[in-house]
Amino acid sequence: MSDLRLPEGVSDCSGETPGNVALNLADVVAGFLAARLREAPRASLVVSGGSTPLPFFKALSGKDLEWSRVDVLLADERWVDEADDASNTRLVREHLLQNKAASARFLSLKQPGATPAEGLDRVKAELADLALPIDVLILGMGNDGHTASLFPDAPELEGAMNPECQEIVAAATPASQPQKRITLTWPPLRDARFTALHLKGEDKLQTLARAMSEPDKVLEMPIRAFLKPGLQVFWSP
Ligand SMILES: O=C(O)[C@H](O)[C@@H](O)[C@H](O)[C@H](O)COP(=O)(O)O
Repeated sequence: MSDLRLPEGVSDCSGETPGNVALNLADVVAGFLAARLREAPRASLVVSGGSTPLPFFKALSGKDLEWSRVDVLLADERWVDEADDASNTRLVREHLLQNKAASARFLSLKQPGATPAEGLDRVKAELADLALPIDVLILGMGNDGHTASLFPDAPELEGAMNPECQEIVAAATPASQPQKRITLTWPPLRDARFTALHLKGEDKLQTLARAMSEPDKVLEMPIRAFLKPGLQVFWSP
């Protein structure tokens, strides 16, 4: 990761290429899920959308796990139908829930409702028997410092980032984004047993450096709230 010094306790799991990083991340995640399944009846995997995860999804989909005992869900979703190219649900169904991973249980953040706010109760019902804490969380990051759909310009951000927030999901309506969003809130994301930050490109490295420069201003760059001991950063050029 060039010469970027990560915060104390944050691991650098960078690689030479997006493909190598994806394969390594898939190995690490499969190992963690398998270990959890030896201790618990089910395991949970929360993934992010966007473009970075695709080779990781493909590599993970082929891993030999008891996928029928794995709950897969998104950390956030654009409030669009699956037919829409912007749908993260479609991305997960087409690239992760294939091959061996096809038997995983997918919990969808996109439920009927004209807006995320209207659909919130149905989403909460969908997540009602999701065992917390989350076992494995894969986060991405935008160059504005957002992660999941915790956007700096979302009016709902302060509530979703509140350590006392009792809701597992929240609507997000950042003016910077073309679609309304729904997102897991900070507390369930914060408490994940294993968190990986999956990044690609020099621009993301510069954004990470900017995030690290003022770690306490989390509402300006929500990714800052995750740069804590235990985080593993999987970056490639
Ligand atoms: O729905 C989304 O957009 C994602 O959940 C979001 O948080 C994503 O992880 C970042 O925007 C990075 O996206 P890229 O991988 O495309 O850079």
